[in-house]
Amino acid sequence: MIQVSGLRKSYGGTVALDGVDLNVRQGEVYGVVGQSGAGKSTLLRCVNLLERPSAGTVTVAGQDLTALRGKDLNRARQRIGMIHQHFALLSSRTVAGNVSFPLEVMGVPRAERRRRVGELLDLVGLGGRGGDHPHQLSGGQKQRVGIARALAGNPSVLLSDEATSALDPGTTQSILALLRRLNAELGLTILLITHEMDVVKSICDSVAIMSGGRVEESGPIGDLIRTPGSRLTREIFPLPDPAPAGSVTLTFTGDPRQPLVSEAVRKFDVDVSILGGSIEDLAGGSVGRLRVAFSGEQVPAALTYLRERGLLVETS
Ligand SMILES: Nc1ncnc2c1ncn2[C@@H]1O[C@H](COP(=O)(O)OP(=O)(O)OP(=O)(O)O)[C@@H](O)[C@H]1O
Repeated sequence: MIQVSGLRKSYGGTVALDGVDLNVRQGEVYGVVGQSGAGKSTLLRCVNLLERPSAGTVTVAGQDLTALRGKDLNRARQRIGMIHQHFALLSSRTVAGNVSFPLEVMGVPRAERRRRVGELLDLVGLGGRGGDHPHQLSGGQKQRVGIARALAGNPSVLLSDEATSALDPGTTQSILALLRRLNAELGLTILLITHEMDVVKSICDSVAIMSGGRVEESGPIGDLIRTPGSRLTREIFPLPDPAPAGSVTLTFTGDPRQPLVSEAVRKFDVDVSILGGSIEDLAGGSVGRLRVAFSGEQVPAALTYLRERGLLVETS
């Protein structure tokens, strides 16, 4: 749905994007994570051409946005909604007036606007609040208004610029749940940038990790978790790095109650000490990471047994 290819952006001598490729599939929630200055916001602004990239192409729903200008670009942009960290609401307008704004710009007639605004406010759980002003709302409610406004033009893609960074943890979860529901019910493709790994864990299907204007690794979370040395895995499951010599790090997906390690211990007569680990619920299911030290004559056979049962086994 979104293809970014060879994207570069420089501001004077500062290289913000240094050749970024991204492939966001239709209907997925795709997270871009990275530390401050990694280039995330620049990437998002280039995806809807708020900033024109120095080089590279951005294709959304089959249309090369970098080839468009003027009215054609504006029309294409209407199919891309955007939500912001600080909501960007007009304080002088009511909630309904904020949601109505893009419809006015599009020239939608008044009666149709009224119907659509009512529908959008119901969709985000703010039915009946259309007459309020932004200052009467909580942060989470303001973001719901931002989401309703972003959906006004029936976009196929929603871009989210740190949409939950200004919210407390409970409100963050409710906004993420709303985004997940909209993704499922409307088939909306969501590209979000965040510096919070919890956001990735909660709703992302795929992720790109950025650093210094480049993508370090990217792809579906399940694939990255199964890739040896994955930085995503290390960030989601922090364990002391580097791993102590002689230790083994096991990463497993699927039912965490399967007693694979104890089976290996019994079968191969090895001992095991647990050095650390945790289990996380990711969008695709449970994933666990365990660091252990095995001892005994048949350790190599035990490790082969675990590999054959689908565990990622990394030795140090
Ligand atoms: N308009 C601009 N003018 C000059 N330099 C810029 C501009 N926008 C971004 N940069 C620079 O580009 C680099 C990437 O910035 P960007 O804001 O995209 O990173 P980020 O990952 O979104 O960081 P943050 O989470 O802090 O917003 C930084 O070095 C930044 O200073």
